[in-house]
Amino acid sequence: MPSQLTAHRSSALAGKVRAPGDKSMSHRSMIFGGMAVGVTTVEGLLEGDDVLASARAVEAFGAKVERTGEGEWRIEGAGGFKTPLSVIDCGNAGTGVRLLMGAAAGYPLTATFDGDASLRKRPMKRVTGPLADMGARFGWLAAEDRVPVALTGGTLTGIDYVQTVASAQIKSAILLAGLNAEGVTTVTEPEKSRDHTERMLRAFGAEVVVEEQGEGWKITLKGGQPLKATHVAVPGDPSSAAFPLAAGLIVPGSEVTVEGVMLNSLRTGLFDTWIEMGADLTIDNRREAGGEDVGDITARYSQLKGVVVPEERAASMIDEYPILAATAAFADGVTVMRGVGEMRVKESDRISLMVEGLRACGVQVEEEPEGFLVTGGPVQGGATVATAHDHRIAMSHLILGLAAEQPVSVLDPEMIATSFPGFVDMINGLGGEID
Ligand SMILES: O=C(O)C1=C[C@@H](OP(=O)(O)O)[C@@H](O)[C@H](O)C1
Ligand SMILES: C=C(OP(=O)(O)O)C(=O)O
Repeated sequence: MPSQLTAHRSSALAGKVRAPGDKSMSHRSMIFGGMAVGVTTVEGLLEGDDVLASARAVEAFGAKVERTGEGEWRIEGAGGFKTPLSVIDCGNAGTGVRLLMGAAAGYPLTATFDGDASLRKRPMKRVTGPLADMGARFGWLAAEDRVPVALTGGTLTGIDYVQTVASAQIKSAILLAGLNAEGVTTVTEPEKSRDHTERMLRAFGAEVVVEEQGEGWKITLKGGQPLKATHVAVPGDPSSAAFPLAAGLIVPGSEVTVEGVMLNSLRTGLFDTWIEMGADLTIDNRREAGGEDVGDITARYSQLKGVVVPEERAASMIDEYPILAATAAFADGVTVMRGVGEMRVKESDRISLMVEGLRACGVQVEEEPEGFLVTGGPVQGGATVATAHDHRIAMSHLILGLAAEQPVSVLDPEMIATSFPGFVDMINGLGGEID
């Protein structure tokens, strides 16, 4: 991939495309398959760099992993992890490193986890803290709260953990450790976060009890439950589908359909928000695939209007605020995005990167500690934007550039391959101009 990509003002985009496999479910299928006894088969796997790092990790932990076709993988789990011979390099993936630490913590092994420059800046105590309370030991090798970190796993005791942030990564790490802990593990979350771990653990034969608790859930599982290999069909990723759909909404005259998009309500907050903004977004052919609701989503060019995004919706669209902000730049009026402090601890500080990038493109933006406000209008563009190793910052600005007056360039676009390797070809195939 070149060292920068440029999006040019494009004429109407049109066509039907298929969303790449869901990244959250792809990581989980690899990790659970690696922990299970027997052969797990996966179809529709996202073959992005983040997931491939998880595949290499479970191989290093003792599973046999084989690609059998496009998006088709076979994972022969050893029924447990063993000490790997090399450092577990999770690349750019927060999901990969946090879930793998939880999974590995319950086995008698030692392992060192590391990642790229972006991952080395992200907080890890949110996961190592509760895992240490369960009995795992961690040693920071460079800086506290950051990878590289050394884990000594072993005999764990179940805990009753109350999360302060709605994070599926924290919840999942504790539940995976709980599978191999003595006694019962309970996780309570302040708000509902994506539930792919709970659903997929059941598909792998584990008993998981989920109860409503306040605005969130209380999830309970008993330790000593071996996972049984299964088949996983991964549906399309709504977080990736958001990019071609956004292009459809902001480039005049466009009509773009993305097929096979997962419609789990804990992932679709962006689509609800766009509809409130006046987007012509329709969902057809609703069906079930891989234990999830899926559908085909069509976005037609729409004059959007600014809205206040309800703060309680944040968890269901946390990765989508960058692309929401890009579309809000073309809306009439102000879009208010608050209660999204978690955006600051993703692959980059996504609030400040979006504020900088949009401002460089001539958009009026206001930054707050836990949010930002975008005032829409004609978007000038004509800027080169830093992306700080963040795929979603890169893709959001490229989509913006398709409808801006002047071209928009992004630096270091190679990170797009972590979640959406076919992004440029897909957008150009629909009639967009990115080079
Ligand atoms: O569990 C997951 O698959 C994910 C959870 C979210 O992170 P947090 O758990 O940190 O909110 C999300 O941002 C990430 O892209 C994927
Ligand atoms: C935050 C993201 O992923 P992760 O936390 O796995 O790096 C993302 O894909 O937007």
